[in-house]
Amino acid sequence: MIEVDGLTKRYRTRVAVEDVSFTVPPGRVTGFLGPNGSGKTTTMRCVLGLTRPTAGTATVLGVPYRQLDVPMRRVGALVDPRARHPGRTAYAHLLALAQSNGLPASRVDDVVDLVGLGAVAHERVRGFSLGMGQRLGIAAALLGDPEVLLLDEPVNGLDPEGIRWVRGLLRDLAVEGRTVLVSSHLMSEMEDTADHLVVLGRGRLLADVAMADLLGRGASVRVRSPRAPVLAAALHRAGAAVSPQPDGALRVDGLSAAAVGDVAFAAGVPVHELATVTASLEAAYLALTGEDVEYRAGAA
Ligand SMILES: Nc1ncnc2c1ncn2[C@@H]1O[C@H](COP(=O)(O)OP(=O)(O)OP(=O)(O)O)[C@@H](O)[C@H]1O
Repeated sequence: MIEVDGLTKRYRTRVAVEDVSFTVPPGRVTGFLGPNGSGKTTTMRCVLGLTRPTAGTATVLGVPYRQLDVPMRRVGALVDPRARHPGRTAYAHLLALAQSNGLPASRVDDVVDLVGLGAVAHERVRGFSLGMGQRLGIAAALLGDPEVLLLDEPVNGLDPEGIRWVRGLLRDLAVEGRTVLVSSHLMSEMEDTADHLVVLGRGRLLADVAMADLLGRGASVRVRSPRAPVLAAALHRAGAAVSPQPDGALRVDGLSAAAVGDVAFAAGVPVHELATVTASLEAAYLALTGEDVEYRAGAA
């Protein structure tokens, strides 16, 4: 469980996070979404005790991170994948982490296998690609077999196979009952991965919503009738917004599919097609964050 309550972080001239509250429960993957600079990393750093909040609190497993006894056994994190000695091998890097946290060396072999770095474990980190570096960062996060995981943009630099692998890994970790918070600035990376979304924009909480609800929000109804103008007029009278589609169907907003069917029946109009059309996640995300994008291509 991660709990963020009234969290605010101000830098001298900048508000990075403002009065943000949300809870991340165990057993599901929570996606932490927001455009570049919206405050995701700052929030995660506050949860991990790496950044001191200006106001509010962030706790993990009921206490501030710094009060955990052997933090690595409780909480695994990927926040700054570059924070490692480039002259060390991947194996030596993980072994040093294990030893300084009282973890058995056998865990190093376990996580090296788990993340697929077996073939390069004894090579120096300096020569690692971005994707290999991400895998190493994920290995470090998993080293203590923690019950809570915070991963900041874990698929950054991974190829499609790597992205698929991370998705599967996150789902498995959640199914095991762990708490999984994973950030991204791309909705596409959250599709098929997150069960729930916490969305930030310019440091503020924009949404804390189940993935299914977000899809439902932008939903409309598609209806086709040989007497479309009569049906459209009846739907208007029922309070719906109706827009004719190029293929002759009507798009109806503001009524459920059942209500549209009832209106058609009452108007004595035959219906040849009736369906709920969910918005794409990308469209739902853009609708949420559109006003809150700080860095926009071409912006003055
Ligand atoms: N140490 C710092 N000093 C001053 N400003 C900072 C500092 N760290 C972050 N910020 C600012 O706070 C805001 C939020 O940054 P943060 O890195 O938390 O966003 P993010 O959502 O993780 O972005 P990205 O997706 O680009 O990683 C940004 O405007 C950033 O410039």
